Amino acid sequence: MPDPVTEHPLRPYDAVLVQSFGGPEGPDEVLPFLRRVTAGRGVPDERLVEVGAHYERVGGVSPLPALNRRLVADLTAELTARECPLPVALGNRNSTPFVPEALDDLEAGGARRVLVVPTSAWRSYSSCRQYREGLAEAVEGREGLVVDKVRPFGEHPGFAATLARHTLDAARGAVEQVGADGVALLYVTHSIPDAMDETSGPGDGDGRAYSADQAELASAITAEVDAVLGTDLPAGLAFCSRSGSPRTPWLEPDVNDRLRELADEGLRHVVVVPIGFVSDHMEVTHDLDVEAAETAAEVGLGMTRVPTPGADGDFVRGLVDLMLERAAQARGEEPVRAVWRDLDSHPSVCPVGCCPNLREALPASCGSD
Ligand SMILES: CC1=C(CCC(=O)O)c2cc3nc(cc4[nH]c(cc5[nH]c(cc1n2)c(C)c5CCC(=O)O)c(CCC(=O)O)c4C)C(CCC(=O)O)=C3C
Ligand SMILES: [Fe+2]
Repeated sequence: MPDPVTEHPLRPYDAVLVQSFGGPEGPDEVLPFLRRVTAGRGVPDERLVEVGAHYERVGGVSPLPALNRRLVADLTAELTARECPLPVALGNRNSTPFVPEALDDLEAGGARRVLVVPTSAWRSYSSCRQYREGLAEAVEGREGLVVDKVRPFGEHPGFAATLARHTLDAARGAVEQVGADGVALLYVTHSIPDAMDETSGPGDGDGRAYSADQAELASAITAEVDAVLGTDLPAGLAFCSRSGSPRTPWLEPDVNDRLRELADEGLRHVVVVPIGFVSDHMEVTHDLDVEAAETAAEVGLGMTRVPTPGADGDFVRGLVDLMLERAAQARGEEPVRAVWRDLDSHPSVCPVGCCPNLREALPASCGSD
């Protein structure tokens, strides 16, 4: 009879780490959180005060930690349903429970080989390698503990098809309301410094993996919406949550500027698609639902904000599919790498020089360098 513990479909892994950005959960945690996020990163004080005020509006409680606890519960339930009841822990970059605390817990339960699922879909230093650096630091000195991660998953059906389904629903509603001539799709992701985008993706690649991958998914979703609704909706990519020094170039256009232009062009309703985000954290609930919504109202545009995939059952099932794919790779098999439509998948082991740290070379786990 097969041993249910060693024969489960996620073998050789014996535990799962959900790795996230983190967020404050009370007024006293806001400043320490912001200091941790921005330490040595050249974010001006004015910006910290401004972002601190966003957290104050909601009592110092970021929505992200609770959403992550829900994701951990959903993944645990889905893994149990698939007969791999492994422990799942949450570890953050910038708030407790930090990654080392999560690994302590998993190790105390006997974990030796941990599969990491980041709550971040796209390739760049900030959204991928920085998490890998956090893993390397946390694993250092833990004899015999190995961590692997799932591949970047923006193109995986669990993320992409879920976002496409939500976008189609919103676009259908908008077209019914104001007619196809009045509707535009505006995909929004987190702005990053131009230099970080230019160097994103493999070291021997063309760079711009961050913005190019998201632009490709945006085109594929727009094509799907147009095909189903019989429309030819104007669509584009815009950026939110710019930080850093005003003198450093970051990805543009800003979502608010783009909304003003769309109003000038005669559009009446904009469907805002949060393509860069897994769940409804502050970039979504403040920067889009408060700030962008205010801009839209100011210029007389209707706005629908499409739900993020994070809490959707298809997304959770997709993540588990992706974990099973990674486990099969770790066992030396060559599983099919599911992608949505004709998008490209990216390697599970990040190639040499992928999404480099432009300040200092630090060790990073889950890559070939
Ligand atoms: C690409 C990207 C993602 C998406 C991928 C991923 O999820 O990782 C993301 C997510 C998040 N960013 C978050 C919060 C913040 N990000 C900041 C600053 C920065 N973000 C950057 C990039 C990204 N950030 C960058 C290049 C900076 C400049 C400083 C630096 O080079 O690191 C700052 C400092 C203040 C400011 O906004 O200027 C804060 C407070 C939260 C938590 C929200 C909550 O609490 O609900 C989440 C999920
Ligand atoms: Fe951020």
